[in-house]
Amino acid sequence: MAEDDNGPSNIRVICRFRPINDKEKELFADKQVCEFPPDKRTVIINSQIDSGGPSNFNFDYVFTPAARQVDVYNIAAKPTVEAVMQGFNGTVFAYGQTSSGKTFTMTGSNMSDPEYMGIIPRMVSTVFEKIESSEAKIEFQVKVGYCEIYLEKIKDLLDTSKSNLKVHEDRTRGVYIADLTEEYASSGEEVYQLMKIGTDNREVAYTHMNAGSSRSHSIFILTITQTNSIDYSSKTGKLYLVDLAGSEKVGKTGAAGKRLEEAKNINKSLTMLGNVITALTDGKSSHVPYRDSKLTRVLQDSLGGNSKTSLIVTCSPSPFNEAETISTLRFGVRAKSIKNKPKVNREYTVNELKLMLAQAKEEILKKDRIIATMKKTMQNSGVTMIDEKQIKTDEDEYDEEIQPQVIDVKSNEVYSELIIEIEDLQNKLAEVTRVMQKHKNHEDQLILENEQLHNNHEFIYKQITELQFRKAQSEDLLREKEEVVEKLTVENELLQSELNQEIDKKLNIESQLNEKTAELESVSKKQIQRLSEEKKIIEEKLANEIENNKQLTYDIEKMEQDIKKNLNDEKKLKIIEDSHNQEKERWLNEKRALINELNARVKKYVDIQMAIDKAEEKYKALENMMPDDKRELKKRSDTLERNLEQLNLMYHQLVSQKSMLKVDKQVCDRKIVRLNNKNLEHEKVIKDQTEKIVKLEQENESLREVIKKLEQKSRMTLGPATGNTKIKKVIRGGGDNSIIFKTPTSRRTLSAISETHKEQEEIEEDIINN
Ligand SMILES: Nc1ncnc2c1ncn2[C@@H]1O[C@H](COP(=O)(O)OP(=O)(O)OP(=O)(O)O)[C@@H](O)[C@H]1O
Repeated sequence: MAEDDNGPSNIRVICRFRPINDKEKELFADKQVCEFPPDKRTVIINSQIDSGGPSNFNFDYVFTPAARQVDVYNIAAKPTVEAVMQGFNGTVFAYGQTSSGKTFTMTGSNMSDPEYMGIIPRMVSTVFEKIESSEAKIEFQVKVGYCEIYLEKIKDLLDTSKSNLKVHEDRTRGVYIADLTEEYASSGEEVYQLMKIGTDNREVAYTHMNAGSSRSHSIFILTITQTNSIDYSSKTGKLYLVDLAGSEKVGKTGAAGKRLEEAKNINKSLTMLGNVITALTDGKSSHVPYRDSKLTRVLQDSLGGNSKTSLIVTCSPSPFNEAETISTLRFGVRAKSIKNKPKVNREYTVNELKLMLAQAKEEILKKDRIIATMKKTMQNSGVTMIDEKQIKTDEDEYDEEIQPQVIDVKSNEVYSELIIEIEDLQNKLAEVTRVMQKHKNHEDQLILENEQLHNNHEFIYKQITELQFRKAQSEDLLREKEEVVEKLTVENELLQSELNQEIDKKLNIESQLNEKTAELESVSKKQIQRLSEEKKIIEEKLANEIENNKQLTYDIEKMEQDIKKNLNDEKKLKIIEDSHNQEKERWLNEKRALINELNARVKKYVDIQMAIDKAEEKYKALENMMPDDKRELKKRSDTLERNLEQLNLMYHQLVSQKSMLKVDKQVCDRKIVRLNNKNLEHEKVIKDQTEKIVKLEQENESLREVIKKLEQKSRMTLGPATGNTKIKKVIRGGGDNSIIFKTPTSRRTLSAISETHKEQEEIEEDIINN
């Protein structure tokens, strides 16, 4: 058997029992219904319900509740991931009642703890370890997809906006989920990140049986493509890691409302899964109802198709769940007899295809010779051979009369073998034809991409022209701005010097003014001070005189009173009167003199006051006269300052605009240089591609010739046996007869396509960045 095809293989079924949980302990203490014989392949159930005695269930491996996560991984899943790394499809899925340990087994209770991490993180590690230890010439691509089936809808867990994905099928990809988000990952860490995103988006709920019960079937998909960078052969392995939602008895889980709806749906899809398994294993069913549920449709290749599949059935050891455990074990036993047909998903190299063609040609020649010999032998022994022309290729026109002769020929054992071999050859030819067609499609794609490249080239060229135009515009603008800046700079300098002169003048005047003010102030201050002192003295004297006067008036009044009192003594009085009059006269004279003096002094005071007022007025006039000059000067200098400020502002703005324009210009220049370089590269790629296409077309022409000849030969060889419908069916099944071959695409072309892709992506990225 070829390395690529290990022939049909059974699904591996592994059974795992989890430890008894608290609830079960409460109800049944440590009692267990299961027993584990030392062969590690059998579990014996000592039924508590059924008195029919113990029942044995056999699996590929049985794990006891004490099993460690790492052991479960090594036995149940590692062989599958290893097969995926060889280009096979692989599936590991967990089935069991709710709370039996499916998620614990698939994901683990702690993804970062090596003791508790489950199968998925371990598989991811193995994938990247294998990548690391593989040869340098092998290039890998790892893609991650994650979805769940919830209430019969496929929801993308990496992009929750996609909530109802469809399942498609084609000859090359098999069954697949269309439009599922697939993210590239280059390390285990990146895959864990994606797993975390997806897990956070899952439908999980609390039930009486499990605090974090999965309400959906989750499917984690890893696609690993490896390409040999020397001969360009490639292999793609797809790994499906499925954590099914648990079957549950509604009464036990306490489901109601939304939970009840979910439970019904889960149970229904698990029943459909059971039906598919029954149809695959009972040997009676001609139809497998994959399309009855989304789950079975998605798992179509994993169950009876192109996949190496491991099923892990998870169970509870407690009598509390005995019925569910037995049902799970029965499911596992049935699944064990499913036969899958895994094969390596590989792409042939041109050399391999050429080799296959050469082998086919050789085989056909060999058969031709055998047929010729046989014909001769038969003719010699009297058997009438059918003339090739007599045989009609149309099945409906099958000639009943020649049937006995054909039967005669058929009865010949060697001839039958020959037919089988020719059939085989036909299959190979169909395969080669199919691959050729695929290559032709690649070539068409290449041409299309080339056109796209041309379009991109034109687009870039347009962009360059536009940028050059913009650059010229910016340069003009820059020039204009520079001229304006220069003009303004000159004006500014002129104004600056004018302003400096004005400032000097202003300073001069200000200092003169200050001097004069100081002078005037000192003179006026001295005068005022002196006058004030004199005024003070006069005021004091005046106050004294007034006081004296008051005293005198008082005395006179007193004397008059005394005189009046002494009127009786006229003489005395007369004398007194005379003396009094004299005295009075003297006093009056004195008083008059004093009053005159006082008046003179008051006059002098008034004169002084007037002089002061005059001086003050003069000073004020001087002061008024001075601020006018000052104000005018200030006004002028303020205007000049404002002008200067504005000019400065304008100057700075222009300078910054100029530097910005300079930066713009530099950026434009750089862009143009970069785009010109890209453009040159681009033109070179287009030229290379065109040359490659021409070369490929030549290659294709010669291969087409070979195929034509081969087909002619094959038709000629098969001529006598075309009455056999089996051969026709094979040709029809291939469906490639009507296909017109154009040019086969070599591996090198495929790599050129991917290179072109890369370049195109780089150019696009550049355009976006620019
Ligand atoms: N082998 C085990 N060892 C220790 N604990 C386990 C084991 N298996 C399961 N458990 C624990 O049992 C509980 C239920 O397990 P888990 O969630 O994996 O069940 P499930 O089958 O995925 O349930 P559901 O179908 O409801 O999602 C969890 O707390 C888990 O940690």
